Amino acid sequence: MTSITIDIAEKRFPAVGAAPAREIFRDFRLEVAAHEFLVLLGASGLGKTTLLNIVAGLDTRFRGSVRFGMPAPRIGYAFQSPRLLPWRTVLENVVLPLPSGPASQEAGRAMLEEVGLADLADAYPERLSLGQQRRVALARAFVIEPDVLLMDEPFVSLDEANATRLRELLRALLHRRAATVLFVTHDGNEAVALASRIVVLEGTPAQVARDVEVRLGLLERASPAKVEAFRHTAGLALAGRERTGTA
Ligand SMILES: Nc1ncnc2c1ncn2[C@@H]1O[C@H](COP(=O)(O)OP(=O)(O)OP(=O)(O)O)[C@@H](O)[C@H]1O
Repeated sequence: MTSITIDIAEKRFPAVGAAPAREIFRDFRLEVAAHEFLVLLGASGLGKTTLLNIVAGLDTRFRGSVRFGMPAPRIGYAFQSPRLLPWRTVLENVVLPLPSGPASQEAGRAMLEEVGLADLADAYPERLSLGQQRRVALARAFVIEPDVLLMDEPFVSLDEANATRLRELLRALLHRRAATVLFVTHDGNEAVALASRIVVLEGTPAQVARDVEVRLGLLERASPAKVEAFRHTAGLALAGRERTGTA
C-alpha cells in the first residue's frame, strides 16, 4: 500500500483530423491515502481512463507529476475490457506480468485457485464467459501483489448477480493483500458498495465536484435501500447515472 499524490498542471490531447484538441485536466490535484479504496465517478469522456493511465505511467504526455509514498510501487491494472491474449492459456495470461519460471507458474496457479478458475488454467480465453475473463483479469492484476490497484470499470457488462459475486471476490482478495485502489465506475451503487471514498469528476477540464467519505458496514452496503439513502444524503443521488439510456 502506498499514498498517491496526483498533480496535473495540464493534460491535453492534440487535434486529430476533424476532432479538435481537448484539454482534459488543468491544475488538477488529488491525494489518495495509502489505505483508501477510492472510486472515481463521472460522465463519459471526462478523463477517468486518462487519469488511470497517467497514474500507471502508461501516459507520460502531460505536465505535472504523480508521486507515490514508496519507491517503485508495484501497480496492478485491470482494464475496461479484460484484454486477454487469445493465443495464450488462462495460466499464461495470468503470469504475463511475472518473470518466467516455476515460482511464477506456482503463483499463477494459486491465484487462479483464489479466483475460482483452477480448472481452467490450461484453457484458452475464447472458451471463457465474460465473467470468467474478468476473473482472469483480476488474477493477473493481483498476481504481482500490487501496492496500487487501478481498475477501469472492471465489472461492466456483467449481470447484477455476477457483478455482485465479483465485487465480493475483489473484497476478499484485498482482505488478504491490501492495496491502495483507484476504481472507475459509472455505477453509483457499485461505488457505494465498494468505496471508502468517492470522488465525482465534472466539467472540461475535469475538476473534483464532490469528495465523499463512505463509512458504511458490509451489511449496509449490501442493502439497496441503505445504499440509496446514503447516495441521497451524500448528494450522490444522480452521480453515475449519466449513462442511463446511452450504454
Ligand atoms: N489518445 C487519444 N487521443 C485523442 N483523444 C483522446 C485519446 N484518448 C482519449 N481521448 C479523449 O479524451 C477524453 C477523455 O477520455 P477518457 O477515456 O479518459 O474518458 P473517460 O472518462 O474514461 O470516459 P469513459 O467513461 O467513456 O470511459 C475523451 O474525449 C476521449 O475521446
